[in-house]
Amino acid sequence: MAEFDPSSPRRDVVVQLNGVRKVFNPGTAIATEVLHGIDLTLRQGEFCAVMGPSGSGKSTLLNIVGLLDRPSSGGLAICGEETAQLDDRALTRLRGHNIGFVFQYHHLITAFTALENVMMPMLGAAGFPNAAMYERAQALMASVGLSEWQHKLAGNLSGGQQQRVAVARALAMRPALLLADEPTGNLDSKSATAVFDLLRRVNLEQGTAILFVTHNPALAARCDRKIEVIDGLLSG
Ligand SMILES: Nc1ncnc2c1ncn2[C@@H]1O[C@H](COP(=O)(O)OP(=O)(O)OP(=O)(O)O)[C@@H](O)[C@H]1O
Repeated sequence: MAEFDPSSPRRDVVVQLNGVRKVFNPGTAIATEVLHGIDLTLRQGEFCAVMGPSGSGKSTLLNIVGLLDRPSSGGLAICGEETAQLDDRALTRLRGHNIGFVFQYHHLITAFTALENVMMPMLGAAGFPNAAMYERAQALMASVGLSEWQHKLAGNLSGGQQQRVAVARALAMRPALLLADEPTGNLDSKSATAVFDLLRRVNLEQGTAILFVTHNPALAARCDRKIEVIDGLLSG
């Protein structure tokens, strides 16, 4: 196997999609082709807005990039690793090591504290709690500006605070890639700006590549780059 070489040009490509198509219910009367051949390169540290009309295929694209769904055809590599031949277990490992998710709904466990929620991915990976995990979760809560809320139940936080906890949880495993599917969609404009500012800071300070689905043109304009999904094809 090739030695790890951080200077290799492929290492800085976090997402590479080549001609990705997605057909739901293939071979049936209700077969629907949603993505028609997507090419996309996302490099380390790029913050890319994903826009496009409702139903155009943005979430389908993010689910494929996030290894939650498989393309019907075409190539997908995450951090230089081709995914086509990987089984579910290998995909889960690749996802766990490299990708964090933030969705429109926070998906926190509301009966757990904010800190416990942030510890969850680390606990899942290690299998048992330890002090380093606890300290990292505390540092993440501080970095999202919520130290004083860390021992509160997640269900008792405001929508904006819950989404910032969701960002902290997504960063727990130090992912190279953050997939954010309308993370500000349910928030008032002040909270939406706070969550966006947080993502921007993470991107600049840690070099995390971000795909950020949004219907908000003002936020998209603050990203490095904007792509548009229109009827299952990319423009921009
Ligand atoms: N599992 C599925 N089975 C069949 N069709 C699906 C499935 N998932 C999504 N679709 C269809 O794929 C199309 C694209 O959906 P998708 O959720 O990717 O759009 P979107 O651009 O994210 O929309 P929105 O902005 O409203 O969230 C829609 O027509 C949707 O009905």
